[in-house]
Amino acid sequence: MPSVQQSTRRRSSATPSTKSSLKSKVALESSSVERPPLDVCAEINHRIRSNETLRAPRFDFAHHVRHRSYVFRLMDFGEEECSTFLDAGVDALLPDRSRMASSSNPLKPNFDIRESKGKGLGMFARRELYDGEVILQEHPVVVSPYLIGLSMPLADIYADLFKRLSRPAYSELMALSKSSCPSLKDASVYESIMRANALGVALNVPNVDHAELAIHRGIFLKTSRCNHSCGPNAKWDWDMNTFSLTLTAVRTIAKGQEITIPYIAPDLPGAARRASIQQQYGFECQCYHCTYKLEEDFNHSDMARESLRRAWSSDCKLPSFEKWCTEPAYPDDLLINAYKRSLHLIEAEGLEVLDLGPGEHPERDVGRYKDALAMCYGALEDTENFRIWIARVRDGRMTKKPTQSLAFNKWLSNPSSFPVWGWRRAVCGGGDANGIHGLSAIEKMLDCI
Ligand SMILES: C[S@@+](CC[C@H](N)C(=O)[O-])C[C@H]1O[C@@H](n2cnc3c(N)ncnc32)[C@H](O)[C@@H]1O
Repeated sequence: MPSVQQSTRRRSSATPSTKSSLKSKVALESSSVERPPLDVCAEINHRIRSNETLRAPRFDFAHHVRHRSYVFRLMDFGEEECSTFLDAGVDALLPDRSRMASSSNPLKPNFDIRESKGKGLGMFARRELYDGEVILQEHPVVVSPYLIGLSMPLADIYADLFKRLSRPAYSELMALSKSSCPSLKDASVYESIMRANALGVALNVPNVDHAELAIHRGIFLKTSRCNHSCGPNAKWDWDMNTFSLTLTAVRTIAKGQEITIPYIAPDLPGAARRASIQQQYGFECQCYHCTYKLEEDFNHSDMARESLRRAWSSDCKLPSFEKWCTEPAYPDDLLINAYKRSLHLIEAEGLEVLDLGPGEHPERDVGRYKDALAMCYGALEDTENFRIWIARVRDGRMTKKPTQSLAFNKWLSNPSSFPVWGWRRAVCGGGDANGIHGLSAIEKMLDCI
């Protein structure tokens, strides 16, 4: 296995000066070209190549190891700090420090951290949170590669990574150990913290042969207190340009309700979800959807999720909004009935997190069903139903961009000003189809305003 050279002495974890420097780097390099054992390579290659998130079907661990050189770095974000251990090529591509501005959180947090029955600590809404409301933004406290191509024990690397933080940040990070993976009995406390709390964050990688995998492990001190649910009411998005995570409500969250995110794909059947949680995180899911009393409730939930998966799959035979607008042979209520059924299933199963805007799931061109229903009713010139659905769409975006409420109010008071108003009536009645493309989402209409 490649050996490791540490070119600089580690600094003491408590040295105050470590807080301020962006340039503090220590290199760890693979100095030998000796191959790792074949069985190790085969096992890792299989794991990485078959992982859909990593998107590395031709990954070769032996080459990966041979080309690695790592650097440690400590970043200062004012209130927050971040210790990174990255491939030197990835480190060089980190965004400009000025774009990684401090997170802009409200002075008064809109959540509390407290006991969550059977799950340790959890994050709870301090007041009602709206669908689409930003709950918090934060920088990671540590970031490291998903796969480290060095023969050093992981525990040593993580210990070094953690100990570069200032004492307060280090203590907060170590406090996460209480929630760490129970199944990782032989792992160090550092590995357990990484395993139980890290989220997958993508970083820019150099465009070269044997580049580092883009997905890395990032720990976020506040978001780490968010428990998993198979019907989560919040989502998190990572922005590699600002080097920060945003936690957002995906439906209304009542005051005092727990804020939850998905650790795994929530549309899988119950047994597969629980197995995946157990295998990846080592705990038994105690969420609402995994603790039904009756067998029939589990079956009902599985059938609903299967039905949604089918609606989102490429086998789904539903036409696009544009096609439906221009094709008289399709019934007027074709999309409306299908979208209402999916929306009903989404609400019943708490899967709003999967009903996101276009582009978030390119494989599903449906976008948000509420948007789609408002558009269908608008295209049919059905004033009453259009007003009902466009008001729901507006309410769901209320806190996102207040300036957009002008557009919604205009559409509500004068539906014929809605950009696709009467499109199906006009085009199917012999009108001109030009111009309909490009207006297939309310988001695009709002962008044009
Ligand atoms: C990222 S931490 C979440 C915060 C944690 N509860 C705490 O006290 O800090 C992940 C750990 O929380 C617990 N957890 C999260 N979601 C859970 C769920 N749905 N059911 C049971 N335990 C859960 C597990 O112990 C898991 O290892």
